[in-house]
Amino acid sequence: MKIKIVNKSEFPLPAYKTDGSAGIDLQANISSPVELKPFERYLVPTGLYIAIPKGYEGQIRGRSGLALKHGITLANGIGTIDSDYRGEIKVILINLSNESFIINKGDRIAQFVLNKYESIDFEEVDSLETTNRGKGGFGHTGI
Ligand SMILES: O=c1ccn([C@H]2C[C@H](O)[C@@H](COP(=O)(O)OP(=O)(O)OP(=O)(O)O)O2)c(=O)[nH]1
Ligand SMILES: [Mg+2]
Repeated sequence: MKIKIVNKSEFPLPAYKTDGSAGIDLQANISSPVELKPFERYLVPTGLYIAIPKGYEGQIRGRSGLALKHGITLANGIGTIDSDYRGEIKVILINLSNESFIINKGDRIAQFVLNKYESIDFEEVDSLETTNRGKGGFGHTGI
């Protein structure tokens, strides 16, 4: 997969940390530290531009250690990187804690997972086939 890296003398080719890792860690490609105050958001550049093949998407996901220890997560839940996107991949971090968090240059702030997806071909109808569940949802089977 083609990738362009900004400032590549300081930022190596992203790589899986272990054989079975689903995600590749994304580093903060920033020149100086950024303070993320409680409940603030910050759009963190990764310096990465990736040409994802058609039929695939990139997912930006948080890192569990940062979420557990510092309340650092993604404001958009999971970021979606479209296969036709040619801009820089960025991470929308949010600090859900009561303490400031410092993002340093090179910190691994999120992870990137590649997924296949299906495109929907809608067929518009007036009613849908019935099922046992029907309209039941939102805990109707019990908690
Ligand atoms: O966490 C993210 C989410 C998105 N993007 C980039 C890649 C993606 O292909 C593009 C658009 O993302 P999305 O569709 O989630 O945003 P939108 O608000 O719907 O913008 P658009 O109207 O450009 O699709 O922004 C990122 O770099 N990081
Ligand atoms: Mg969109």
